[in-house]
Amino acid sequence: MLRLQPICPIDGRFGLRGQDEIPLRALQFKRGLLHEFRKGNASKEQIRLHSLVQQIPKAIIIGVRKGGTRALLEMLNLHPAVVKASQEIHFFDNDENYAKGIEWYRKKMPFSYPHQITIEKSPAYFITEEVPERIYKMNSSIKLLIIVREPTTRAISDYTQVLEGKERKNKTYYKFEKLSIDPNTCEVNTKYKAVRTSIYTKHLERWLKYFPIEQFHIVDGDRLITEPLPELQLVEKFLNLPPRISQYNLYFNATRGFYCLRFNIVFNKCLAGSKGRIHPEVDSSVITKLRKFFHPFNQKFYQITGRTFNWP
Ligand SMILES: Nc1ncnc2c1ncn2[C@@H]1O[C@H](COP(=O)(O)OS(=O)(=O)O)[C@@H](OP(=O)(O)O)[C@H]1O
Repeated sequence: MLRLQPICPIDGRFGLRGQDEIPLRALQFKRGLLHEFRKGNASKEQIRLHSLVQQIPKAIIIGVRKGGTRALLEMLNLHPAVVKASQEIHFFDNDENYAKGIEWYRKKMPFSYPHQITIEKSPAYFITEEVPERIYKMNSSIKLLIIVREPTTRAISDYTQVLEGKERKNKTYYKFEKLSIDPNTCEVNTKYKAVRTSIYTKHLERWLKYFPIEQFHIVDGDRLITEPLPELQLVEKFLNLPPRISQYNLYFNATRGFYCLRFNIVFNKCLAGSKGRIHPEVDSSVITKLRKFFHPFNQKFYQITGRTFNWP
């Protein structure tokens, strides 16, 4: 049987101020223990002794698709008191999964210490009609994170993902211009999902029937790309977490063109290549039309959330 050296929580949390060693060792220990458990080398008793439990999320990144949800989750996971569900669970937006019940959902969560908080992200939650009520029924005081990007850029990013999927299957696909503009009226095609998803205020209004605005935190996805730390510090505050993520944990990788994550001197990682795709060039008149279309919805969004963005 493997001999495991526990790393003890300090003041109910891991880590020493400004040091990344302890949180990392704690994480490594936790992962190592689970790995050994799966291999049959660690007993259930050891798991129990170290008080590891699978917890229902206390916060969920509900969207927006292509807003930077993965980057946000991975970056928050740098915090020693946060554990992430690695996969998108799609519990609340998928009827089949939802029918499996809350215990099924909990069992999908990673093991964590009781003082830690679990976070999951499923970007489809934001736009799926049934989700707010379902989440409310589970926990009416849950914290909800929404990461948004300039709506036209987000729509193009959304299109780019679908286009890449088609190309992978050697299929042709319409141009973004054709999908986003109705050829009969020459107006913005609001039936096109990539456009609809970017009307943030419409979706948020549905959520507000269940949750007060104070339970939401809006993350600026464009700023998370260029200057992630201040955005993460705002989230730490919203989640009532002590500030632990530092500039040390984030370094700019010029080859990737994005910030990557540093856990310690030996362990760092960038997001997968499917994040940060090159967008196709889009006709400037279409961009202008879309920006004009989104403008009043954006104004409403700023008004409701109390967070203003410099979107054109
Ligand atoms: N650090 C870092 N590294 C890589 N990518 C980053 C990062 N921060 C934000 N982003 C942006 O995240 C965009 C993908 O958003 P999502 O993760 O929400 O996509 S998804 O809905 O889960 O498919 C993705 O959008 P595209 O650039 O359009 O591909 C990225 O721009």
